[in-house]
Amino acid sequence: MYSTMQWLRHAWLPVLPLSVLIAQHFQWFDFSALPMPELPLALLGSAAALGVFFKASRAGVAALLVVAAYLIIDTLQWTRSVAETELLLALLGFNLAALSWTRDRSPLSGFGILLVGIPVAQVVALFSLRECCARLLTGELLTLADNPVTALIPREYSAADLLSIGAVLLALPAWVRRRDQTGAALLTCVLLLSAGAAFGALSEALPLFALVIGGLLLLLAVRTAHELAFRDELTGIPSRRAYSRYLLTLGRHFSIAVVDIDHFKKLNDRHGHQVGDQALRMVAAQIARYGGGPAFRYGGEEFVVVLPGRDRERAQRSLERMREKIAGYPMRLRSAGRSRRNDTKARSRRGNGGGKVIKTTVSVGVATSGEKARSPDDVMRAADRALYRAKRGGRNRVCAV
Ligand SMILES: Nc1nc2c(ncn2[C@@H]2O[C@H](COP(=O)(O)OP(=O)(O)OP(=O)(O)O)[C@@H](O)[C@H]2O)c(=O)[nH]1
Repeated sequence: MYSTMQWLRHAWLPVLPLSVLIAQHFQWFDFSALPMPELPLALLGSAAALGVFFKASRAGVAALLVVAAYLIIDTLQWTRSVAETELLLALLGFNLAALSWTRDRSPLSGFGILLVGIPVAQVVALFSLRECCARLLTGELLTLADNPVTALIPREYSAADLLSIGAVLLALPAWVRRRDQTGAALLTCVLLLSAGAAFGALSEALPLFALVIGGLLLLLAVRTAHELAFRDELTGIPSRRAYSRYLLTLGRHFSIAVVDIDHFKKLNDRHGHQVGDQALRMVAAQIARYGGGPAFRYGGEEFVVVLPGRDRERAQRSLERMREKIAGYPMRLRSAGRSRRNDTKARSRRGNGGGKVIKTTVSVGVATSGEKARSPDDVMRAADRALYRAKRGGRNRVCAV
């Protein structure tokens, strides 16, 4: 189930361009005063470069495509009419939507080159055909039937309008299916281009749109780099490096809990590493949800929860609740026995896990800052000692010092 917090993690993507456009509209800040021709290109170029560094083909190629469209329309002025400009921008929106269905690879791989090659071929075809098929490419394709709804739409559909609608219809399910940040950013870009085209503002305000999309893609690239550095890949929660950074922000009063999965080696041996990974993801999600403070994967099957400003009793209460939630969570195995062993026993286990339900428990040691332990390191050492007691005391329990 996709939690509200995960949805909110993407909320900054549409909010960012919207706030720029609102600021421009109400003239709170005049973006036309910025060094316009260079700034969008600088943002887009940086986003493309980061996309290459971080093997993020979707953000990198998207930035390159917007750069190309911007150069063709604004710098080189190759398009001869507003209709041609609109068609090129609609094609850009459609390509961004198609990009959101692909997976991230290196933009310098064969796949990345193909992703750039297809739009290049489209542009070459567009410019080669414009002499003979201008009306077909940019002209009216379909006149809307006369009814109250279509009366609100002031003009007939053109190829650009159809492409814009198609782009939104293509990008939306890609994001709903994957619900990832890059998909959300590409959908935002597509919506921006389509809305700009629908209000007839896109071709005149192209530098502003390029600036907003450039800023969005650059932030996406920086965010991707940040996630790579500070998020644990397997569980999706912040990593040990994020924990070290977080400690720098701590005040004087805090509790630290060390959470360790019980008999995890046995679980791995019995059901295979894939099931072990599934258990790690489940436990991480429960700790992040019920731990009562920021949760981090410290390493292996060990997690840390920091409870800033809490006294020991309150910390213990929320950790006790978290422990109960984990112990009661029925984990349905997706596939069992992916162990590397290939004997008959191991082979017979493979594929038998689907549907089987197992439960796992955690032991927790918690310590609070005070006279004896002032620094996070001291508190962590005390929490480790408490964890040792919890393990020795029979596991599946919370011990405090
Ligand atoms: N599947 C999987 N296993 C991991 C990962 N990281 C560490 N492990 C395994 O975690 C196990 C840790 O086992 P131990 O430290 O012996 O602890 P334990 O079996 O949980 O025993 P107790 O802590 O005493 O209850 C080892 O078998 C590691 O291989 C991981 O990312 N995925």
